[in-house]
Amino acid sequence: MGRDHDHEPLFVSKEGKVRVAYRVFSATIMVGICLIWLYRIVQFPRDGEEGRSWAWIGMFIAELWFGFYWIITQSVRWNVLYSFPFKDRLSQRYDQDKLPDVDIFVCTADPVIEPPTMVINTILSAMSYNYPPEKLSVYLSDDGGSEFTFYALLEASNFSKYWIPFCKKFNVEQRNPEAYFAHVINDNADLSQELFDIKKKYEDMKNRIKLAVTQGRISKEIRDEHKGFSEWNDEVTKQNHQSIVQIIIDGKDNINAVNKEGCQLPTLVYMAREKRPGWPHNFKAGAINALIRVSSEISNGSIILKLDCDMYSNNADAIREALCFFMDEKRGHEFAFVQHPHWFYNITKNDLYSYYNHVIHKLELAGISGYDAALYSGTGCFHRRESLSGKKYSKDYSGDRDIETKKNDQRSVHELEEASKLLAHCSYEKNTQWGKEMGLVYGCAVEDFLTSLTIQCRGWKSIYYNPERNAFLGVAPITLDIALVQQKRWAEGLFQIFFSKYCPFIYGHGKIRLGAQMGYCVFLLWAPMSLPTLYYVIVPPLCLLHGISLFPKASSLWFIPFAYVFIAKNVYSLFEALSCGSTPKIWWNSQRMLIIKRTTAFFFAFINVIIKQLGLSETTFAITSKIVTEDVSKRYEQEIMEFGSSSVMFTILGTLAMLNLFCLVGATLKMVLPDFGALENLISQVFLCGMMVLINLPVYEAMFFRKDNGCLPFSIMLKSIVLASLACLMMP
Ligand SMILES: O=c1ccn([C@@H]2O[C@H](COP(=O)(O)OP(=O)(O)O[C@H]3O[C@H](CO)[C@@H](O)[C@H](O)[C@H]3O)[C@@H](O)[C@H]2O)c(=O)[nH]1
Ligand SMILES: [Mn+2]
Repeated sequence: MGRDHDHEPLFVSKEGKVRVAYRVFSATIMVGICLIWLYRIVQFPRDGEEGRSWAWIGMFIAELWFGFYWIITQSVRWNVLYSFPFKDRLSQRYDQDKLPDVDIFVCTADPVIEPPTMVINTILSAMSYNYPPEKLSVYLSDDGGSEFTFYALLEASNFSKYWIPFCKKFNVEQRNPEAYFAHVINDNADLSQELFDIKKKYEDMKNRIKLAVTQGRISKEIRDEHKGFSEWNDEVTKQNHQSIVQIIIDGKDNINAVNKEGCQLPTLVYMAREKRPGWPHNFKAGAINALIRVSSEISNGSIILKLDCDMYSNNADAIREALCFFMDEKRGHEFAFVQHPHWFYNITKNDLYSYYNHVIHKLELAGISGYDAALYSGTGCFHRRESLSGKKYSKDYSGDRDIETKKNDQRSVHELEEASKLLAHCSYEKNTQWGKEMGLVYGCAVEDFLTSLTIQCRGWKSIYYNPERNAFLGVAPITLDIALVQQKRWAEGLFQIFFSKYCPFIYGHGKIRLGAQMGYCVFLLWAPMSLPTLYYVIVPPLCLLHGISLFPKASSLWFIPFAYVFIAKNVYSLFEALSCGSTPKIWWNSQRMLIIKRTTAFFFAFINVIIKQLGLSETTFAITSKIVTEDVSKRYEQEIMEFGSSSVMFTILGTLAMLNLFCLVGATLKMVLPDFGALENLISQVFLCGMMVLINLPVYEAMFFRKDNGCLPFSIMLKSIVLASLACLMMP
């Protein structure tokens, strides 16, 4: 490991390109914002304008709020840093046997909405990394406690004996079989026969799993083949079962754990932690903590990769790249984790629901990394095991010397399984630091951000890495309903952190940099941003309808800051999106989603946090569904927004859309009346209202013109019209 002659770092970090120009530009916006605030103060409505002055105060509060949030969002644009590893240097400097053991955790929670075939595709992609298999262990945590998932994993372990050598022989880039077979172009004569064979094996396996699932039982022949099935008897349910740990492939076994070419296979373990009624299981965080303990017994890899069951590995070299950060001689020991962005493979061309959010993933998250405080976001993240054990970072620390390798462990598979089961008992964590100081932190639906903050406050640094070839790809929701439920859970969990003792400004004070504290708040404050947004899409249109002006006249000098801030901010936002790889259409969709999210999901999240603060409800976790019907996915391909359900969120959405339409049309008609406010006074409101109408075009379409199953239900249309009309009439 020629330390002395290798001075070249294993990674470099580079500043974002337009830093200085951006700082100047953002200063001009700040001036504009201050002038807007000043306008609200000096131009306060005179006495006798009762209704107008209340609306005015609201505008002022909303603008203060928008302004402060804008200041917060500057933190992640101020200091953008991109990092690049050199995996060839790593290979030159470290022999195979000097590389650390790596444990990969995959978690699943429900065999119906997270189909076993999808889960094992993720597992197979993780098993076939370009990494010494004897140093690799893959763990599946099954919170669904399902024998179908277990069966699928057994099938995957068999299939891996063919799949891994196939991938390595043909240097397959895409190691998720489903994705590979869907896209493979066969231009290699050598490949033909083997491709045919392996594809057939895969299809057969898939059919066997499908058959078992549709029959709703595992046949006797299959059950007899593996002793593991004996764990499932009539009493086992998802919420009530003993702990199950099965080492399906024991990587230390050089005789049985080999693929068809005689090469070693990685270790493969199935775990369903014990669940008992009355014992909180702490959702994903609980599952990961159980895995941390179980894996420490079996393989104890010093690096842990965490994956959701729907997020597969898309780059066989990702482990080596991540190691460049951890093993860099100068700075590597400082890093607790390396987070990759969440990219998705099922995004349509114009990213209808704004999941492939380029600005968040290419800019904002890299922006926080600029303060050495990249956010851990649950999946696609490599962790240093030590940083999850509650240990504080200290300057003297110089790598994972203390991690005990399990290579020479002489215990049998059975002994290991029995020892591990104890660690997965639901009472194991009682009176321990698990969920507080150790492992992932409990009590929040976004355990990832919270854990990330606590790790950084213990002195560790973290890094964000977005490689050219995406390292991981997941599944994004494909209906608005599912998307909004997910966004609500996030916004709620995030805001809950802000409200708790973990508020970054307090908890992080003196421990992480101010930029990082603000960077966290860009996300933690999603939920309260719903209030000024709702105000802005309700009050100015209503005032417009009644001829009440809330903005300066177009001919006034005060008009300039408003126009400047609005135009400059939006033009810049478009420019930013384009420079991150978006198209104008994607940007437009993202603006629509932003309004939709803020006025519905984030608003409910806000309300829920307040209710929780009052002690009226507890943390829940609605698992995001990963399945849809053919009908729905066809519309998704065509980028037709999917409503279809009568969620209250849609009532709000519909009401706001109708309200803006009524106000715009009403005001336009009234413009001809002599005593109505002049267009010059109302131009800003006409513009705002017009923008809302444009943004909401798909909503009107779903309400009035579409006949498919994804349209807005009649009841929602009715409620929206009634509510919007009432609002228009109620205002004096
Ligand atoms: O009780 C539970 C609930 C969930 N999960 C697993 O957690 C993962 C994430 O759940 P999902 O329903 O897909 O939530 P998402 O909103 O897609 O998850 C995002 O947001 C979470 C925080 O809210 C992060 O933990 C995730 O990594 C991130 O992908 C999935 O693999 C689930 O199987 C469990 O293991 N046990
Ligand atoms: Mn998910």
